[in-house]
Amino acid sequence: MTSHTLPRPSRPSIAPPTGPLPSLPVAKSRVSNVGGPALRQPSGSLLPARASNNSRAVSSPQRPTKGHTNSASNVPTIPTLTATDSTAGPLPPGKSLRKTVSIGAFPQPPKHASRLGSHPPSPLSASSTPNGETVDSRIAPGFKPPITPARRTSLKKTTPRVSNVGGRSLIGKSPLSPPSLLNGSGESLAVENGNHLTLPSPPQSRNSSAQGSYATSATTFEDIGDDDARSHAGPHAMADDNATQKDGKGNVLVSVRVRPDVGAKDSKQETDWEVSGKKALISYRGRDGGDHYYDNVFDTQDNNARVYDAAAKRLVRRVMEGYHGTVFAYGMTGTGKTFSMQGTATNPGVIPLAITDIFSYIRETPHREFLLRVSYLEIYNEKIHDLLAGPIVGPNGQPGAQEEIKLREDAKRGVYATPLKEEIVQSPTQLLRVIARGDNARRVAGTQFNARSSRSHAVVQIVVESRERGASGSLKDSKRTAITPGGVRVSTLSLIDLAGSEKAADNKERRTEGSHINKSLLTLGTVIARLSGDKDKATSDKDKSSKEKHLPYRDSKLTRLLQGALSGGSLVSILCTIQIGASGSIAANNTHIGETLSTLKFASRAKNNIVSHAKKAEESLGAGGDAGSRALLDRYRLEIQELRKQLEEQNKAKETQSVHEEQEKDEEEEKIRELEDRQRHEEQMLEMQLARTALKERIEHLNRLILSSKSLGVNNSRSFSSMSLQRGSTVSEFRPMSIRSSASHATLDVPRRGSQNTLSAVPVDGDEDEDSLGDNGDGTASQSAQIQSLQSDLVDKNRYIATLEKRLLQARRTSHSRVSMSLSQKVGGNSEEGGLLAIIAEKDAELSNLRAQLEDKERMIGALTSARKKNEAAQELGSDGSPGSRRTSQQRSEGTNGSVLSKGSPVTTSPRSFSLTSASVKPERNMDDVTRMLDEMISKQVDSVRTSADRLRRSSLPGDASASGTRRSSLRPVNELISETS
Ligand SMILES: Nc1ncnc2c1ncn2[C@@H]1O[C@H](COP(=O)(O)OP(=O)(O)OP(=O)(O)O)[C@@H](O)[C@H]1O
Repeated sequence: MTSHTLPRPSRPSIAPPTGPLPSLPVAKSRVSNVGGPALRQPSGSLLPARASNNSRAVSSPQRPTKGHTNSASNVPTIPTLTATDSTAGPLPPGKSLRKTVSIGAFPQPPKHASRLGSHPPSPLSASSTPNGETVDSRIAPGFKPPITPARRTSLKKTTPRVSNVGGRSLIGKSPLSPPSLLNGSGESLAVENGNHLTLPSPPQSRNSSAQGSYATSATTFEDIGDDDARSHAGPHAMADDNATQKDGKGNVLVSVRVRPDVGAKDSKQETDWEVSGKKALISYRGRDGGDHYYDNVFDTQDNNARVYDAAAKRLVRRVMEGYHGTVFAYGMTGTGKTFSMQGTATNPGVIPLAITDIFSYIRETPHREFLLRVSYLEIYNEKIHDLLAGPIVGPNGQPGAQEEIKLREDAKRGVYATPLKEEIVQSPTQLLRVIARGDNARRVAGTQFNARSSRSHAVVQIVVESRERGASGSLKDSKRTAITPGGVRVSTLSLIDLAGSEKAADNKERRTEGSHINKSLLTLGTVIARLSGDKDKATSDKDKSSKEKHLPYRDSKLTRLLQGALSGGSLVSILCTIQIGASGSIAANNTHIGETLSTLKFASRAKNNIVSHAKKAEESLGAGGDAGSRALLDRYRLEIQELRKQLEEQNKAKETQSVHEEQEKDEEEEKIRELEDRQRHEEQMLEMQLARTALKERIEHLNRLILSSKSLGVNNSRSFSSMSLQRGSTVSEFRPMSIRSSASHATLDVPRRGSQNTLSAVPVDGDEDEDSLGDNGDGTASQSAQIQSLQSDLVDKNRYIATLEKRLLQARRTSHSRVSMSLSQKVGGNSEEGGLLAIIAEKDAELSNLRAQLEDKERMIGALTSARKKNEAAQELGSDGSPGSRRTSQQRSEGTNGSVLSKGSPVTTSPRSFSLTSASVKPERNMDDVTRMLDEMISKQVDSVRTSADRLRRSSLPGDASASGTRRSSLRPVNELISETS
């Protein structure tokens, strides 16, 4: 015999778990040959073996992990296994390959994937990718795992075993036998020690039934990888292939597991039985006995990991690739169905191990994205219950009845239960937790054979949706382009723990349950038996419908639910559990044997009759159909797209809004600026207006003043002759005149009249009519009018002062606000502030000047009053008609004139030059002085106002040409005024 190096899927370094996963029991590391083709290598040929860290990590919150201790746990030491020499292999005989798993960890995607050089694709390593490529995802090229002593010590079994998956011995079989989806490519060759290889036999080599008949395990080929393998299989294999392709049976695995029974170990019953895992044979030598061959036979020594590897692992991977798969455990009550499916904390069963593999596959397949959802139902007394729905609370707080779950069928999904809660799961822990929750809700009760017997059929359904990631394939890119258009593939893994068949029940409830259980199991048996009857018939489409009619799927919920799997749409793995020998009465023993034989017959029928044409699920693009029928991944993709669109729209709206807000802000600022400008302009206009009004008033007043002086002079000159004129005139009738002309006129006119017409009462020119003042033409009237005028002048002055004060106040306020505004904006604002302060100071000075003038006026009024008194006294003296009185009159006239002049004199800026005793020429000069002084004063006023306005303009509009234009225009009235006054 030549030695072989078995290809072993290498589990690359196990990365630490992403989440806190509880540690889990370690499965025995082995390479199982699940129905794979026999592999025979030339002596010395080496195929890479699986890495020793081919570990299985299952995390379950309910199942504390206990790993098998192994000194070589962390060493990737996979022995090179030989198939020839039972003694000289690298593993000592009787040692099974065990290893310690890094608990809670999951395998990472392989770093290297290659074919095995010139070797044909190994059933162990060849794995069909979703794209149909055959890749070795586990073995690094040229990898030769060292064999370490530690590894050898980990081999446990003393009896060399061959797991004859497919019921065939490897001897004499080609290693390149055609693979099938489940047992064809033989991904997991079972190697229990170094002495034997467990390789799948060619289909025709297997023929087993309860009746001793021998059925052929056919093989179908669905993927390129398998086709590829087949092309290397030689003519014989190809011939087989042609036959089996038609048959399409290689997608069904039937395994039988024998439960250990310590109590009946040495009983006679046990000696009637022969269980050979190596031959995949169970023989019973008693009544109705015979040899029964299956795809796998697991003896009492085999643990759950071994069962999973051989019976379910490949199916699970196929489900991940897009096939539907169904695993169910069938057997008499208490024979280990639940034990096999669920397992224990230290010995996890098919369900937790499948979950581990599902997530391992996802990690190993970065080019696809997955979505997993799980549902869990039970069929109890022919009613379906949702095990994930949780307790239903009625309106009165009492537990309510669950909504009835019905089975429906559609072309896409086949038969399905609805309404059923489906939970989306993202981690093994989460998935295990969901299933554990369902387990707790499941109905169990004590029976004669099982203290905790499942009283219902329990169905875990894991729906796997997957889609190709972005075309670039790189993880980084695919993350970015996660939502690329592409078909979604939906496949379902159904893991079913059937209730146990039983013949005896000791109470009514159990009997009722039992009758339902038995009925459904009977229907299942009937369907499978009839499948056998149909298999020889031509299965044209016409016949197909008639065939479905007579297959009693609808007779029970169980068969209805399994319809898809049993009618060929799914890969199927059936695990039948039996127990050999049972302690108790002979009757019980006989019952037990009868049940066991019945189970074996069921298994044989299933193996022979069920034909699976399972195909990879089509990739649906999700565009058609109603939303409910679409794959969730599609729905999510659409939802994501929709949400993204909404987000983009919102972003756009936000951007537009912010632009609008900015515009509005700008507009608002512009408006504020305009408003400020307008306010400033109005302020200036007001100031100008005030200045103008004040000046006008001043001019009027001064006009009046001058005219009063003139009229005083006229009156004085006429004092001797005006008696006859009798012309009424009041101060208020004075016509406003040009200051200069009227002043000069008055200045020139009065003395002339005074000198030339001293005694003449005849007016010289018409002006006199206008200029004359006083009803009586006497000095008293004109003086009192003058006093009146001066008083009104005083009032004017006061008003003017008030106006100036108001302006001053405003100017101060404006300058304050401008200073505070410009302080923050401008450097060197101090000079401007200084300018404003200077204006204020100037205004103050102007004010005090005006006050001084006012005082002068008052003094003048006083002087005039005294002059009047003197006049009156003179009048009294002159009333006698004496020459003296004429002279006195003359003198009075002079005195009056003098008083006028003396009055005019204080109006000038120098009241100190005032003299009542001046000659008649003097008043003339004094009038000139008064006129000049008034001119000066007015021009000073005008200059002052102009300067103030200029300063204000400069201070309020620094560097703003357009605004300064506005200001300039606002100053125009002042200029006009200036020109007017000048
Ligand atoms: N292979 C095995 N190794 C060790 N113990 C086992 C094995 N199979 C079953 N058992 C034990 O036998 C008992 C019954 O097993 P289990 O409940 O799995 O039977 P079952 O077929 O599911 O029965 P039922 O149909 O009544 O639910 C359990 O205590 C279980 O631990």
